[in-house]
Amino acid sequence: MSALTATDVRVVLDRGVVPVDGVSLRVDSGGWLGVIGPNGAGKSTLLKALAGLLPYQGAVTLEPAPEGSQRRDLARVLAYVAQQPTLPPNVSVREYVLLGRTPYLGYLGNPGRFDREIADGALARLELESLAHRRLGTLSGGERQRVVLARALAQQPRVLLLDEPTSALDLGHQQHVLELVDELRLDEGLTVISTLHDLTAAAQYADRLVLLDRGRVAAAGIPAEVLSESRIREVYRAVVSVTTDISGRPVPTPVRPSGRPRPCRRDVDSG
Ligand SMILES: Nc1ncnc2c1ncn2[C@@H]1O[C@H](COP(=O)(O)OP(=O)(O)OP(=O)(O)O)[C@@H](O)[C@H]1O
Repeated sequence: MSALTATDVRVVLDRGVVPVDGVSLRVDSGGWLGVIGPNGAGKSTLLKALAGLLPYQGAVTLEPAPEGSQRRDLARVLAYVAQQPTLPPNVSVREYVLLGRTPYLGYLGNPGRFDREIADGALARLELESLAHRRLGTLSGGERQRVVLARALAQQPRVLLLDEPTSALDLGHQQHVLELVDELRLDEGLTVISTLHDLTAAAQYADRLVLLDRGRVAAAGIPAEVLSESRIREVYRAVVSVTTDISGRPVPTPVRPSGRPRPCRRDVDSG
C-alpha cells in the first residue's frame, strides 16, 4: 500500500521561480524514499510542499487519509523536520519535545502523563536525557538537530519527512540517527522521505531514490539504478568511482578530477 503519492507537483514562487516542476513520486507504507540532487535542485522545496507548508499545483495524497482537514489532523499523520529549524532559545529541551504532542491535545489542553511518557521516550531514543533541562539556545548544532527529531518522534507520525537530518551530526551520531529511523520503519511501519547529501548514506538507508535536477526528476529507482558514475558526473558534475558493498548497494567515492592524487607524506614532522 502506498503511504504517500505525489502527482505532478509544481511549486511556483514569486517572480515566476519554479523550484519544483512536475515531480511525481510514491512511497510505500514502511518504505524509505531518499530525495537527492545537487544544491538548488528543489529538494527542500519539494519536502515543504509534501508537508503542506507551501502552496503547490498537482496532488499529494496520504493513505489512509487524515481523519479531518485541519492542520492538527495532518500533524497526527505526518511530521516534518526542517533543515534549519528556528528554535525558541529559552524553552527547555523537554518542553520543546513535549510540543510534539500538541496535535493530540484538546483545545487549551495540557499534556497528560501519557504525553510526558511519549516525549520522554523520544528523548531517551535520541540519548538526550542528560540535556532535558537545558535551554535550546545553549545547545550545539548537532544537539539541536537531535532535539528537533525527538519532537517529531513524539508526534508519533506515520510518515516522517526529514530535510537533511544528519547535516550537523558527527559520524557516530549520523549513524545512530539513521539506524534509529530505520529501526522505527522496520518495527513500527514508519514511512520515511528524507533528503540526504551524503550519497553513500542515501544508498545505505533508502530503499528507493529520486534524483532531482533543476526541479525535475532526473532518475528514480533503487539506489543501484540511480547512482551510476555517469549520472553523478552529469547531474552533480562530480567525478566519483562507484563500488558495491556486500549487500549490493552502491558506494560512491569522490575521485580527484585531475587524476593526480598527491601521495600523503609520512616524513612531515607532526610535532
Ligand atoms: N522563496 C524563494 N524565492 C526565490 N527562490 C527560492 C525561494 N526558495 C527557494 N528558492 C530557489 O529554489 C531553488 C531550490 O531551492 P531548494 O532549497 O529547494 O533546493 P535544495 O535542493 O534543497 O538545495 P540545497 O541542497 O542547497 O539545500 C533554489 O535555486 C533556491 O534559490
